Amino acid sequence: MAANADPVRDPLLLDGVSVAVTNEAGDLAALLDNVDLSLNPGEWLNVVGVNGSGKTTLARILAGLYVEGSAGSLSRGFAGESASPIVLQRPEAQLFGETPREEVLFALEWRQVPSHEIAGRTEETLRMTGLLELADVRWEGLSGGQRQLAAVAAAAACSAPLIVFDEAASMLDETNRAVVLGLARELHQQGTAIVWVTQRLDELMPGDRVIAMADGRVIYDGLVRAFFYGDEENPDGLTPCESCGLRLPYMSALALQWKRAGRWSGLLPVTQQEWREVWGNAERSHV
Ligand SMILES: Nc1ncnc2c1ncn2[C@@H]1O[C@H](COP(=O)(O)OP(=O)(O)OP(=O)(O)O)[C@@H](O)[C@H]1O
Repeated sequence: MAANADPVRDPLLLDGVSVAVTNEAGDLAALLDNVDLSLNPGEWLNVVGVNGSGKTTLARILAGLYVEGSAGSLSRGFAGESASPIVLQRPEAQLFGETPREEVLFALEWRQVPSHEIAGRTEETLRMTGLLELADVRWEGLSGGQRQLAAVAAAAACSAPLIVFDEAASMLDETNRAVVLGLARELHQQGTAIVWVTQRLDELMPGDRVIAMADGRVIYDGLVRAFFYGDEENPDGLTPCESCGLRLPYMSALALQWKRAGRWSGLLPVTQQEWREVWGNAERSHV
């Protein structure tokens, strides 16, 4: 290692990472195919792609979990040598304790947080995730959304430099989805790097980085607005999102349709706020 190297600032790097497994027919199948990727400290990275494109396999590699059949080079950089917390789609698949408080306690103990810090950090994390009043309720007395919040709390408790959310909001109703996404955004604001795997493109923010997976390869790596709309000067070409076989959120698809039909020349919207502006302008000009 160079004398001035600082692992806390180094990116997490994947260089030519592939994952091959033998499928039921006895053939070799590539779950990941020669993936190069760099993730910086504190970055927010969305991972999208159709079913079976390799998102979960990539998420597990990024989290530092063992993945059978993997080859290539992985350098964990700022994320450190131990595995990063990962929040899965179904909380049942990852809860160890009997209550939210136990879940957070276990997470802190497992990460070897000094014992004199554990009570305070547990309290703080339960408060941040809105679980303080439910801290000692057993799982059977909590909703799916509340259990998922407990999984997020356990992931957040340890102040890890990277947290991976693998479709963590996909089983939740709109209210709980917004809460989980909001918590992830809050952790990101506090400096945590976040990998957010999702099939819901309306969860993406215009300035976010997004990678799109297809057949185990990264086929797009860039900003969300360009992913949705491609070259806005040439709206008739397939956008990267369309090329990946993903459907734009309804409002964005409508705006693109208007642009292609020559009925709209302004900014193509990504956020609700931008959409409200488009809608207001459209009404004023009777689109
Ligand atoms: N251990 C395994 N052995 C064989 N095939 C596997 C294994 N793990 C995953 N697969 C297959 O590899 C492909 C990629 O899986 P992966 O879960 O990474 O994709 P995904 O994009 O996350 O899919 P989804 O959106 O459906 O969760 C899928 O077709 C999956 O069925």
